[in-house]
Amino acid sequence: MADLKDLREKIDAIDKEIVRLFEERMDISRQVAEYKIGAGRKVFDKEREKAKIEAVKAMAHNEFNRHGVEELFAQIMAMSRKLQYQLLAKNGVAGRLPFISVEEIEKAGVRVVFQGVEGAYSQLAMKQYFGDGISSFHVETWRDAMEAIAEGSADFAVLPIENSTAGSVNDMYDLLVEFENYIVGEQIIKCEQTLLGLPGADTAHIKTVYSHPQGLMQCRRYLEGHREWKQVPLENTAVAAKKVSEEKDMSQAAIASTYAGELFGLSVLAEGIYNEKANSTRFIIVTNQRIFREDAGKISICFELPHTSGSLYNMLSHFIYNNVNMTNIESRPIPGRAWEYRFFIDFEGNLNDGAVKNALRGIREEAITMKILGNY
Ligand SMILES: C=C(O[C@@H]1C=C(C(=O)O)C=C[C@H]1O)C(=O)O
Repeated sequence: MADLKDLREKIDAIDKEIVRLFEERMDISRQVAEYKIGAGRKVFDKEREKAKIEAVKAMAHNEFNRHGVEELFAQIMAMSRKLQYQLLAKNGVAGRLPFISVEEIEKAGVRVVFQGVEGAYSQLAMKQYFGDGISSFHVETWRDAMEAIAEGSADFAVLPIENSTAGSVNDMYDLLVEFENYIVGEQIIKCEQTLLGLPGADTAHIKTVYSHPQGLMQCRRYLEGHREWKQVPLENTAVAAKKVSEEKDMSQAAIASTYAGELFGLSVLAEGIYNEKANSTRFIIVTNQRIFREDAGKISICFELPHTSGSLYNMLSHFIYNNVNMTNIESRPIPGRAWEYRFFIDFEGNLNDGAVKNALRGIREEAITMKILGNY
């Protein structure tokens, strides 16, 4: 049997060769980048990479090695592309993004739309973000709010995107893809759900409780202690409070904010009924212009990927290579294409950062589609 020390010496010699060849290959890749800068060519050449993978696989002698060689060269070429993107950025051909930076998002005198009725958490978020010097109106659905800004009847919309207990507001992601509207800000609101009833009502006599499905979900543990209550989902927590106030039925209750309770003349029947103590909702501020605050520190994008193994891994490597810190990832099914997904990523940075531009350039070239949803 061969000696381990001898075997390792052989491996060391081979690795030295591999590193030498890797560096030689990367140097050629650098020259390819120079050519591409001159010729205005794209970095990523899908056909060439496909042919290359087939060619190197054919050189391997068994199935195990064919698979190994495929993975190895996919990585080598990904690194070769990243080097080229960096060189393009250095040469000032990183491309101009269709977003304009502004000092501040205009807040005074603007017109803002929110979904729901008076007393909705969205209204609270709006007040906290914009203050009182605005005019506002409300619409029935999130889609209506998106349409209002797309057509310009409102300057901004305030829409929920994520709740710390119930998770993401899925529909919002689909609407952000569908509409040419962009995120310019966010506002986090603590959702301190309370049980509201008519003045004089008592939990002992409640039969029905109304709220938004997320409101019911956020108070699931409390509601499990009252299984005899019928839970009725409505489009908004404030709609629930309004209904209880208007129908004047002592057996009805709503789960909504104290703010909605005050607005509709209801009494608090139980407080602190939500599952998590720090229950909050993140609202996004959306507009129809591609603008971002010059000190914005968070970017949201979405992309669709080819349905092949490793494609998400390769896409995410653009963040790692450019030292960009990812903070959130979500996936949503693509309508009409069963089992195919669109990915939504949040990461730290500003659209004026070189590293961010570089990562986005790589993703844009390699994904089927990519959309910048906003920098805020
Ligand atoms: C080096 C090139 O650029 C990219 C990298 C490749 C590689 O490293 O082999 C192949 C195709 C391109 O996606 C090239 O175009 O040849």
